[in-house]
Amino acid sequence: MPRYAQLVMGPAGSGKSTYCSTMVQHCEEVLNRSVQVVNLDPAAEHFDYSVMADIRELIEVDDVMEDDTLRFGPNGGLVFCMEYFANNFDWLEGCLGHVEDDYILFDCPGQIELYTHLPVMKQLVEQLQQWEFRVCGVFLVDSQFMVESFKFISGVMAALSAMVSLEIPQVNIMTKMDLLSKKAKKEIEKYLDPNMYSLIEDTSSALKSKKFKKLTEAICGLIDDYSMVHFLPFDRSDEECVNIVLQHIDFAIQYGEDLEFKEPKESDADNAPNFDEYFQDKVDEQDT
Ligand SMILES: Nc1nc2c(ncn2[C@@H]2O[C@H](COP(=O)(O)OP(=O)(O)OP(=O)(O)O)[C@@H](O)[C@H]2O)c(=O)[nH]1
Ligand SMILES: [Mg+2]
Repeated sequence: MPRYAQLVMGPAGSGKSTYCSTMVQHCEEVLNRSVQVVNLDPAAEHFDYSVMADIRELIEVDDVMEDDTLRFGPNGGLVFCMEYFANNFDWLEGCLGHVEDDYILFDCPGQIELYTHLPVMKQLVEQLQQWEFRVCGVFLVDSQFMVESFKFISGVMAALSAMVSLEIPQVNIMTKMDLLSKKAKKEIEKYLDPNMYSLIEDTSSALKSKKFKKLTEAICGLIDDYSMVHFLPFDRSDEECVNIVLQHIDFAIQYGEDLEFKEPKESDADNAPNFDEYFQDKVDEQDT
């Protein structure tokens, strides 16, 4: 039986830890499903979910920074911790055990270089796959920063680079939708499933330099050629919205394909629309 994992990634403060705790709560309280979380951020201070494993038991950024021989700052310290982690995957194996059919969220750190060019996340994915995990990347970006096309393009590039370097299915999510005004929500709709060529038109009036304009066009063209980057809105206060995101991820890793098929409840069958009658009504309406 396979095991399932979500690798929750994204820039600093994009809402990764909040996403994990929202998902755990949703799965337990609404769906009656068991989901575990592993904290992979060696600089994490607090999070409001209970952890199955915590990288800080293996190594902590503060200890690395205080080490007189290493003398790292916060970012170098984090990279050192993640490389140390990659050399000690047996620690993670010990924590995860060999439970079949388990579903684990990995709450990753926010340093963007981990998803663009450092090898550690790719090594983690390969290791998880060896342990029979089906892994889905979940890339979070903060909707607050996505309301302008330039910021949006850079968010898309970050998501795309994680997608290309990890080579796993990836679901991109726009977080903190609950903070947007109605007007901003309407405005952001065009960014969820973006047409990069119309975005170029939006931005081109703001670009004075011809070379910069050409570069922007080339980047937008590249994103459009992949046509793989679109975003799902995530509003943690909206149960339906959380459910849709989870369904997309479950589908990407084929969660549930080995579970028993559930018969629809009787009451559902009673309430199911009778399509023949519906279409008959429509025909009647047209006739009159
Ligand atoms: N209103 C609202 N606030 C959110 C949401 N998600 C995150 N936040 C807030 O944004 C801040 C950062 O959220 P975190 O979940 O810690 O973000 P993170 O990506 O784990 O941050 P790092 O681990 O530091 O990279 C916190 O103050 C959260 O309360 C959301 O969906 N809605
Ligand atoms: Mg966090």
